[in-house]
Amino acid sequence: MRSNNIYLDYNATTPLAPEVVDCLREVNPHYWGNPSSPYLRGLLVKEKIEEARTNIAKLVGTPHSEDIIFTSGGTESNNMVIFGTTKYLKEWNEKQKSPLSGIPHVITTNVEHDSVILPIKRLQEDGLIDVTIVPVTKKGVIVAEDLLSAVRPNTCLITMMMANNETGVIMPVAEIGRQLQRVNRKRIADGLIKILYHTDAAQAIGKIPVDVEDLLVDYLTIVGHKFYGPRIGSLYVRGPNSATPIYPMFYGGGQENGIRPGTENAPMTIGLGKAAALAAQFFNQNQSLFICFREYLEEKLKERFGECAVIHFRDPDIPFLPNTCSVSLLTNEKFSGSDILRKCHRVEASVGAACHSQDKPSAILSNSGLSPELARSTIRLSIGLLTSKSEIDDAVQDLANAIRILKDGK
Ligand SMILES: O=C(O)CC[SeH]
Repeated sequence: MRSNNIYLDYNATTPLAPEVVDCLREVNPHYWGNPSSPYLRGLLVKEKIEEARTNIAKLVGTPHSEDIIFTSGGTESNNMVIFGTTKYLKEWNEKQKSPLSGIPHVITTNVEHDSVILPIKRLQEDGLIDVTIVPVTKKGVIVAEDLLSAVRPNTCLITMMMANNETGVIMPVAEIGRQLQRVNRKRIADGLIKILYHTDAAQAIGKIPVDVEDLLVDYLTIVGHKFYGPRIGSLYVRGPNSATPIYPMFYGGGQENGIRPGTENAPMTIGLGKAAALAAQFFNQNQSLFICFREYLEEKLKERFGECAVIHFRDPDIPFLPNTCSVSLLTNEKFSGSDILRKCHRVEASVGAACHSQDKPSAILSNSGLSPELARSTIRLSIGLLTSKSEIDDAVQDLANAIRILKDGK
């Protein structure tokens, strides 16, 4: 689909990188064998898959490619971690002289993606886990002490996204990882269960450094379609079923060491590995582009709308994604972000996560400190590798034109 539209919703999804398209074009007709087959046709596919696994491992900073498990995407990866919590405590208790009574306790934040918070709420409603949802500050960031002060004897999992898809705020994952190591050392000495640590890095990969040895996480979610790769994903597990438990969500063949059975989606898996290699190879160049164009966008918004353009989540002490601009375009008529986007002729953007309704203010923005009026008027503009300065100029004009159309009542 060739379009004159201006795509500024790269946090929703990204197109395949041209090199990934080329990779798929080559792989699809030639590497179709079953990777589990013992003959050459299968072995060649297996080899390509393991090459992809190695590239993804390198992208997230681990030398252990066996720590990368391919999944269908971020939702499956997140669910696999969360649903495993119930088995984790049960298995741990079976090995203890003094097992813990009660059910597992999970700690998370109030700005998580639905693929984290909804499985948590499901397990909670089924009476299988206790949950503490820790609020972020009015600047949209979690405070390490607030999260760790929620720890209880039965706490089994802390899960917190690395960067928020709507606000762009980057969470202190590494800081919490360091403090949690200290907490766990004491817990283990006191005969308590180790707290496992997960981050959903969907919005971070390709935009900011992601290094599991810096973050000290046990699990990390990887999502291909956020960094110009195919719509599959993977889950980093620190030593799967040796150092860190991970439990299958379904059963079948022995693929992925039985952790994620099913004949491998070889073309997409190999494509994901290609996207990972590109994200690593061009990281500095891409990050500089994001910063340059997002700053240009914000400069043009201010030039065109003055003080009526309120750019959120820009506290000097709180890091944010280089490509994300959360902005309210204030009008006397109090037009919503959705109203304005609907009247745009070319801009493709959103007021919040694509998987949420665009017709009501985002709870994530409200939880992150925006007033109902500001949340309602917010538009999320997210820069990508195909964004150009001329597109930004045209996008700002399109937004201004949309507001004029609304004012004219058309
Ligand atoms: O933030 C979005 O738009 C989609 C999250 Se999958």
